[in-house]
Amino acid sequence: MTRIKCCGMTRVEDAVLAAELGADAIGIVLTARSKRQVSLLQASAIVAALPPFVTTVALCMDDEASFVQDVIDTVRPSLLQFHGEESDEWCAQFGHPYLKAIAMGAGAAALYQLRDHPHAAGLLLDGHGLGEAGGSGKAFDWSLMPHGMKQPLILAGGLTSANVAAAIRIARPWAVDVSSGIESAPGVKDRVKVREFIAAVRGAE
Ligand SMILES: O=C(O)c1ccccc1NCC(=O)[C@H](O)[C@H](O)COP(=O)(O)O
Repeated sequence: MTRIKCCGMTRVEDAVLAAELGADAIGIVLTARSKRQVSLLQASAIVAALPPFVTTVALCMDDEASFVQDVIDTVRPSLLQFHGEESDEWCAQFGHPYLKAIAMGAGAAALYQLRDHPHAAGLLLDGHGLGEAGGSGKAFDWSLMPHGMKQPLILAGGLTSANVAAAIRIARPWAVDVSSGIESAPGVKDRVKVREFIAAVRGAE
């Protein structure tokens, strides 16, 4: 079964709804690089409102180590997600499980990065280019998704209810991640789009 991460939550009610509709993971963006940035307080409220067995993922992007430590201590997410140019050693210093985003904007040339993060709990292949923020709605060529890697691979970038079934068929990811494809405005999730996205993933299986 393809797992589903709904990312870029800024409102408690959106996160709770997505979990009720079947999302396996909820992403919260802490970095100032995002138009979906929430405060430590808002992020903690979202985490506290979610039921057990829903994974919470706190996103940072080339942030200071002290800030990342504050996120861990205050928000207490299940996982971190590093979305910038952080090295494996840098990400691993916190001793907290994390996903590492891989910027696939350069196409096949970007695949070299996959071997650089052995300590990551999973790799999130996203459509953005190196140095660019996520949540861009940009897709990459799904046929580039590698197979046979030890780490779970999460497909992200430009997914919507209209294209996610094709993406799953082509890329065969362990999980899919969506943000702008389920929004009515940045950080505001649309109930109908969330429902349709999750139904489309389930329908693809
Ligand atoms: O969502 C953001 O605003 C964001 C900003 C900076 C770093 C990462 C960010 N999001 C990361 C995600 O995991 C998104 O869900 C992923 O990029 C997919 O977004 P979308 O293409 O909009 O579905």
